Amino acid sequence: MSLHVDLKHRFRDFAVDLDFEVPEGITVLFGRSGSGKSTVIRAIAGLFKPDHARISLDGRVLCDSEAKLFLPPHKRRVGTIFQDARLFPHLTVAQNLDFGRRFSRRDVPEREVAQMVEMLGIGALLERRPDGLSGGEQQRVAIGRALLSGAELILADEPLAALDEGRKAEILPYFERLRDEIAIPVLYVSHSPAEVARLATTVIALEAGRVIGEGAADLVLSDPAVLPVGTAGAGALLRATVHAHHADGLTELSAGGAALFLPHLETPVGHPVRLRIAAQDVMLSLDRPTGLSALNILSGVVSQISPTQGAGVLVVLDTDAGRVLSQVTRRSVAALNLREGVRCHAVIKTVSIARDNIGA
Ligand SMILES: Nc1ncnc2c1ncn2[C@@H]1O[C@H](COP(=O)(O)OP(=O)(O)OP(=O)(O)O)[C@@H](O)[C@H]1O
Repeated sequence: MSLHVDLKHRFRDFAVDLDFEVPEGITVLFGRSGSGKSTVIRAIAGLFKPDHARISLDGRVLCDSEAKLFLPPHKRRVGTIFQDARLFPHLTVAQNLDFGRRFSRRDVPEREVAQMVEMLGIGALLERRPDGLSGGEQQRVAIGRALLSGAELILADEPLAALDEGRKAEILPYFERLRDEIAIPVLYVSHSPAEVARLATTVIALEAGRVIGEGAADLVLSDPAVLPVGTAGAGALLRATVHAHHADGLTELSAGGAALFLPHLETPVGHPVRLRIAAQDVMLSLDRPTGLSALNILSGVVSQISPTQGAGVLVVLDTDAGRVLSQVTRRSVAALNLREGVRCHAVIKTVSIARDNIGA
């Protein structure tokens, strides 16, 4: 199942011109405020008629301006999740789910509803009404309702933006399950680099209505041309597996054969984790440092050096664990004589890998 979007539209002061593919998994649309993310979501949902568009979902055409075909929103089989869950306030959770289920073009068996309820952890909420639920709980019900309605694509427009940090942490694992257990594409709008690193399988980066980067999340997120460089947003995504839990409270991860140590994680041995390592938390050294309290040292080769605003430079280092970014000063680059092809070491302080940035 995949979505194909070819879209051109001009508002008075703004134009979008893009062509991209959304595969299964979570594809994050990432870009500054005003780059066109919501416009793309609204075009796919059928909330406005674009000047030129061809949008198809696994070959099923939702919109084709040449052929003058424009399916109305309720015929698109697209589930939308916005900042506010938009549940029916007078219905219980069970009735809200049932509403979605009746929308489906096929009979959804009870067993499937029970599985969905279990996946989203909303079994204890079924008889409650939305106004008695937390924002995160409401969002989980909204996801369930969208999936039970037979949606073949989920559009999530900043679904966590209205939630506080605690509620975000509560709902992120459910989006991870959605990504890993349900074989439909999810197009997810976010501003948050940590959220992107944690959830995205694919990233599409937008700027001024155009795609400036597209592909596997770890590659796009470590591309200096795409990142909001010079901000706290720059950081790499590494994939690792849990290798061991040590008696001194540290968890050892293995990433491409390289070892990384973190404060204890609950994740069992053998399970995958994603790490986001902020560029500002990575120092560089030509020689492998010794006598240092930092436990995580990755050896690699400099593949790119990009200036950022002010005195900063972003160094891209290709290591066995994956691509790591380091934010250093121009002075350090000169002092170490760093150039493309130079071998050096990235030093990552154990504590700098924030728990919020760790996902399954
Ligand atoms: N109906 C409209 N009429 C005129 N201009 C519009 C309309 N809808 C959007 N725009 C303009 O298109 C641009 C992109 O808006 P859009 O909401 O798609 O951006 P965004 O990336 O989702 O931003 P944010 O992250 O702030 O939500 C903005 O400059 C906006 O003013």
